[in-house]
Amino acid sequence: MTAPFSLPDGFRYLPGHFDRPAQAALIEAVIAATRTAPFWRPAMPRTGQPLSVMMTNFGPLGWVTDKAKGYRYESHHPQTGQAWPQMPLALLQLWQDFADYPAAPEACLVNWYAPDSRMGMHIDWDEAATDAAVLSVSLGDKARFRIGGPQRGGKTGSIVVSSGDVVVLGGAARRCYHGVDRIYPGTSTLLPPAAFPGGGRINLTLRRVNLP
Ligand SMILES: O=C(O)CCC(=O)C(=O)O
Ligand SMILES: [Fe+2]
Repeated sequence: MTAPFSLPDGFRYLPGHFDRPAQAALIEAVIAATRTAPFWRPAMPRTGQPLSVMMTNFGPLGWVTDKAKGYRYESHHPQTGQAWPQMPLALLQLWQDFADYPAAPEACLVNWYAPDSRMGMHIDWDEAATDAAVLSVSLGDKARFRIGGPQRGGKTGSIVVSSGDVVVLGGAARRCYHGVDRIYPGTSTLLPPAAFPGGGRINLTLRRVNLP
């Protein structure tokens, strides 16, 4: 018999942390941000294969990737050349409340998952501040979030995350593989179709990039 998967230390799940009005305010902030920082589809390093999700960012830094230069943080949008929009106060507050870190977050990656989008198992490695948690906010359709251990291919477990839920990847969990297996289309009415054709899910991840 194999042992059941046990969640890594530093993994926290806060279901329903943001109520519906707070979720709607965050989505409005994403929509406002896309006026100067439109969603774009980044490409994998070397192969140039497009990612399954569309992305944009809030904050002084944004996570980007392309064929030539690979994964990194940049202060400007790769297509418009404009600085990323400011992080919403509600996200700075979330960081204050749950990051347990003596400096502000520098980046908030915004992922837009279409109903058929996924995110392969990975560890977020591009931050020098490896001691800072990553805080993740789910908005829109439900998704199956998978978490494993520090080694690729190890045991994993999954939870279904819903709109308004927050996941904290701190401590050991910060260095654990995680990904999104699937989206459950049509399980939320939060995303306005005019701004998000086809619907789907928005995920926000708050990160400290540089050591304070
Ligand atoms: O969408 C999610 O819940 C996870 C996103 C993620 O792991 C990432 O952006 O690095
Ligand atoms: Fe991640």
